[in-house]
Formats: sequence, structure tokens, C-alpha cells
Amino acid sequence: MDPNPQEHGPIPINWADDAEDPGHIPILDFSPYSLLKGAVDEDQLQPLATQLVQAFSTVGFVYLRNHGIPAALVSRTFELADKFFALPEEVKTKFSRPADKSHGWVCLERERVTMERPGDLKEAFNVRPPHATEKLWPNEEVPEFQQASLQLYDKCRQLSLRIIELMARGLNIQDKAGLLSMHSMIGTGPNGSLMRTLRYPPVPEQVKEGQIRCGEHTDYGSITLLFQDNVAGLEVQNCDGEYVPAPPIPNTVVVNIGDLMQRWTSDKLKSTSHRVLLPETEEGRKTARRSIAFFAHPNMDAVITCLDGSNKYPPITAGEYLKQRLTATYDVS
Ligand SMILES: O=C(O)CCC(=O)C(=O)O
Ligand SMILES: [Fe+2]
Repeated sequence: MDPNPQEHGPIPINWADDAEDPGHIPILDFSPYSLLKGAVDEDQLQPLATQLVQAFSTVGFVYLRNHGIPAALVSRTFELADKFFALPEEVKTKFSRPADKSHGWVCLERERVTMERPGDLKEAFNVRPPHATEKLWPNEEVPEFQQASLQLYDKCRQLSLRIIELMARGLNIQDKAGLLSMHSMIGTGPNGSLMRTLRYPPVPEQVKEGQIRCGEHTDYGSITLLFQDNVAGLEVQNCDGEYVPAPPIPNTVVVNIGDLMQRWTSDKLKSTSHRVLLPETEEGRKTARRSIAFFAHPNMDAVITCLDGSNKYPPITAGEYLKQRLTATYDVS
């Protein structure tokens, strides 16, 4: 984390077009709009907005540094999630996600995000504050998990709103306030935004044919924020259709566009397919991988109408869209 974001000059764009980052995913310096920044210099926002839109309309992914979410909060949440995932299966089951809610534990292989593959080799703890009852938090087993998760959820909410606002600026959308107000209920009301701590355990001896850590998919909502630990595996489809690594870069957050935002922007911004493969080396297969994903969604009743007035897609409410997507691909069983 940069303790002194104000000291940055013009924002350099790093298209990282080299062997170290063959994904061509740009790394942007978010310090002009960092959550740590009190007074915002409007003049510095426009170049950042332009760079964001440039990245989102090509590869659909960026890394942001100097975003202002404290690294200590992210690592604390990872640690507490580790403690939760290390609990015996029968204890974790008490906190299983109920069928009618999004909050709670999701066991290994329970989900598949693509029909072409068996269940993903991952488990998750979903955080969706309006769906969380006290019974669905492991407060005796892992005290502080709730508090850290909710704090991180709220930081992710704040950062997502800043990113969405900059996107609207970069796209020259007239009604920026309208777009933001359609995300006003994140974490508090009828809004599908969800944070997930994800754990990909060491790879078992026997894996099913085609089984990987997370199958090829696009995200559903507006934007996704992703914190990776130091274990590689995420791959993103580039403009040529090839999957290329999006390796962990310390103190950055990965941000990508979701399907609803692509639809909203009449395909100007790209919701790019991505996946998490199994490690190739013997050593790698013994190592667990962790990530934290925050899926920012519009309010359920927000009507998603093409922002450019093109009517390329018929209007749909975010709630209806989410329902269609979840029933199509969510559960294995
Ligand atoms: O764990 C990761 O790196 C990616 C997870 C992901 O893409 C998702 O949960 O939608
Ligand atoms: Fe994803």
C-alpha cells in the first residue's frame, strides 16, 4: 500500500506487455481516487477514467494499485477464513448456505460455473449482509471473522462505487448519479452484491475428468473485485481467445466487468471469460490457493436499459437477470 498517494504525479499506464504479464492486463495507479484520499483532484480523475474504460473495453480486466483498501484487512480476512475452512466438515455444515439465501458456507464441488465440467475444486464462504443471520456466522469457532468480513465488504462496496463512477465518467454517461444510485443498496437491501472467501484445497489424488479449480465463466453483475493470495492459477481470455495467466501482484486488486455491465453498455465494456486451473507441478498441487471476490451488483429493482440509447438489449431488471443466470448454472446437485 502506498502510504502517500498524494505524491504521485501523472498516472503512468503500464500495459505490461511482456513475458512477465502476457495477459496484457494493465496495472493502473488508482491513487487519485484511493479510499484513503480525502480531497479529490477532479483533474486527475479524467485520465484515470479514460484508462479504465480503455482497459474494460478491450481485455475487460485491470489491476489497481493504491486503491486504499488496507492490506492488513485483506490478510486478516484471509487468515480468519483459513481458520473457518480448517474446521471439521460437520461444524462447517452448521453454517451452510440455506437454499433461499446467498450467505453461508458452500462445500467443495458444490458449484460448477460451466456445464462442460464437473463441480469446481473449491469451497467458499459467502458474505451477503442482508441474508446473514447470527446463526450463519461461526462466532464461537472463529471470533472476529464476521467483523473483518463485514469491514472488508464495506471497503469493497466503497471502492466499487468509485470504480463505477469513474467508468461512467470515462464513458461520458450523462446521468452518472443515476448509475450510482442503482447501486445504492449494496450490503443493505434488495441487492445481489456478494463477497466470497474462496479456498481451493490441495489437489486430491483422484480428480474427475475435466475437473479444475474454477471452470471457465464470466461474472454476472456490474463489476468484480478480486484479491488473490500468492498462489497463481487465475487465467483470463485475451482478445485472441487464448487463456493467459493473471498472476498475483502484491497489494493490487484485480477488477473485471460482469455480464450485466456489458449488456448495460451495449457491449462496449467486455465481460471476459476466466478460470482457475489446477497447478501443474507436484509441489503446486500440494498447495492450497485462496482468493476473495466481491461481486458488485445493481439493486434488484434497477432496470438495465442500454446506456447509449441503442436498445441493443431489451430492458430487464437486475433481479430478473440474476435469477435467470443463477438457475442456469449454480448448483451441481
Ligand atoms: O479465485 C479466483 O482467482 C477467481 C474466482 C472467480 O473468478 C469467481 O469466483 O468468479
Ligand atoms: Fe469469476
